[in-house]
Amino acid sequence: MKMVTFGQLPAVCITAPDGATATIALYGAHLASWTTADGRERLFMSDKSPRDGSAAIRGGVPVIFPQFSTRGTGQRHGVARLSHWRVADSGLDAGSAWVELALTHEDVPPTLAAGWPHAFALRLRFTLRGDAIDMRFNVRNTGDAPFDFAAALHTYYAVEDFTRTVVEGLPDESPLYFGPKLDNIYAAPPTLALHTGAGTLALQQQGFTEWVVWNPGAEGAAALNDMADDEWQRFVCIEPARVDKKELAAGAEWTGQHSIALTAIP
Ligand SMILES: O=P(O)(O)OC[C@H]1O[C@H](O)[C@H](O)[C@@H](O)[C@@H]1O
Repeated sequence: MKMVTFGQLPAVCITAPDGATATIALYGAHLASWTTADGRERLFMSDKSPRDGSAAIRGGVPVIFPQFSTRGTGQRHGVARLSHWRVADSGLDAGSAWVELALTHEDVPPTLAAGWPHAFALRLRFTLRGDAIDMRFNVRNTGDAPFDFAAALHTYYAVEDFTRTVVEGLPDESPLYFGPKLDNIYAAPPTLALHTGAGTLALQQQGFTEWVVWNPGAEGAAALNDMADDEWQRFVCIEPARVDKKELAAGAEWTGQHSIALTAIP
């Protein structure tokens, strides 16, 4: 593991034995880049994304916790993507490289913490193994009362050919092609296939309950000040999610896993 920067933000970079890399900004424990062994970037990052901690990063994998979008009275998409995490541990062996980041309620800026005043500990471990990356997200209730939370790993995939990008495996909508604005929530089959024009990715989740599929379309992108007008055709978001808040008892923990594996190169 080595310390690098993402814009003005401190970040860590891990490199797997096969040459795959992952760069994670400590701000948000935000996976900003994942390159497979062939050197190809697999995630989208907006050219106009903030990279100074003034606002959430636009692209990569924002960590959504403890609220999804505006489904609640708290911060939109929660506080995790707006807080500075710490590096807890890292490792390297013959087949994989990993790093784990941590955040507790004490690390959350007070103005954000006020909207959801609960004691928690988050751990997010990124593991590179072969042409795959695993994300293991663990939430622990460290307080003495139950709380409700939602979570998601809001993955922005880079696509080579937007009109030919297709997702297979979603209930009632398989195959799913992209075009106009899309913002759908699906009950989660554990595995999807995403064809990006630069390969096929197998997306897997465990512990979450839904897949959210989002692309803002031309009009939506134009309304976002952290996305260039033509960038909507460069990505699709497919997010393992626990959209609705569900209870976590005092002292209990929950784990959600997301794995992305490159299964075919064109
Ligand atoms: O603009 P953001 O706060 O990052 O949210 C981006 C998008 O996230 C999710 O995919 C939601 O389903 C969308 O409704 C939302 O527009």
